[in-house]
Amino acid sequence: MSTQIAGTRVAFLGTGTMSEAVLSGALSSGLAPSDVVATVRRPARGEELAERYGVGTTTDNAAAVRDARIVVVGVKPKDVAAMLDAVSDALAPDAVVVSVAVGLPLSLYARHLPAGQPVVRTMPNTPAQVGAGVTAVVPGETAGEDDVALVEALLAGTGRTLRITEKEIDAFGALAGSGPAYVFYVVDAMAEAGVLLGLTRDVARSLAVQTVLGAGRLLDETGEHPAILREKVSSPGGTTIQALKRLDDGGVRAAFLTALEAARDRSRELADELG
Ligand SMILES: NC(=O)C1=CN([C@@H]2O[C@H](COP(=O)(O)OP(=O)(O)OC[C@H]3O[C@@H](n4cnc5c(N)ncnc54)[C@H](OP(=O)(O)O)[C@@H]3O)[C@@H](O)[C@H]2O)C=CC1
Ligand SMILES: O=C(O)[C@@H]1CCC=N1
Repeated sequence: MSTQIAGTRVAFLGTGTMSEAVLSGALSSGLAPSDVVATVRRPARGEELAERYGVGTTTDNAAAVRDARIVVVGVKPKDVAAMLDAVSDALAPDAVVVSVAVGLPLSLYARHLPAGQPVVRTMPNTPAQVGAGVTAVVPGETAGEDDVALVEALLAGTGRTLRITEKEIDAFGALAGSGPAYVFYVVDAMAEAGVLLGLTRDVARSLAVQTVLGAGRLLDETGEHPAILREKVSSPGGTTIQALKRLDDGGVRAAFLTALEAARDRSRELADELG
């Protein structure tokens, strides 16, 4: 039987955008709100999370980890080392520390945690909030198969998971971690173009969203190469090819290549600065 998350105590340290998305996905797959403690800096944020999800909240990070079997560290990369130092003495020896931070290597966690503490590095994305995320999972050397399976069970309600090597994670982050932002950018640009053509803002936005949803499902369900599906839309001498020519003239494809390289390079820089 596959590992279940129900009955596991989980602490989220720093519950902002990404932790909330993972929390929300995990609750939908059987994690009990009464088994969750989410830490915050501002009490108003704690009240918001308690009201929305029924989870326990606190500003005391060390107290939050005391009974936890999984500890998700959800602060910004620059704040991770201080967070680990603050909770290190309070961790149970079998608590699995889950990294979501971009850039930071497993070796940073090893330096700031007791020897042998299990660590799993992940790279989620925000569609986790609606069960449509994809998360990379990199088991640390100290994590056993049961620890990794438990982390995957935590992530089960957030969408797909994929085990990769630590060498691959900067590229994964540049494509999938940051990827939702590129899609939102494209949707926003398409909606704005619709407004330029005289559609109302509401109609333009909903057409752009439905088109991206439909295209995504078509890609997923047919398994066809995107270039083939693109060719099926652009008839010879038709309208779409005129639009695609303008995108090529604007260097959009090349811009995607340099954009992902820049995101990947920034992860490496963060590793050099903070790791
Ligand atoms: N956003 C994304 O799409 C993705 C993010 N990540 C990673 O997730 C991590 C978090 O990013 P994101 O969620 O965007 O950032 P957020 O700023 O939304 O979340 C960080 C949260 O941590 C809280 N916090 C900071 N210090 C403490 C503390 N000492 N005690 C308790 N809470 C604290 C912040 O509180 P306050 O609200 O008061 O600032 C904030 O709510 C990063 O490491 C990032 O690399 C990974 C993949 C995708
Ligand atoms: O932009 C960031 O730093 C984070 C990491 C991946 C997505 N968002």
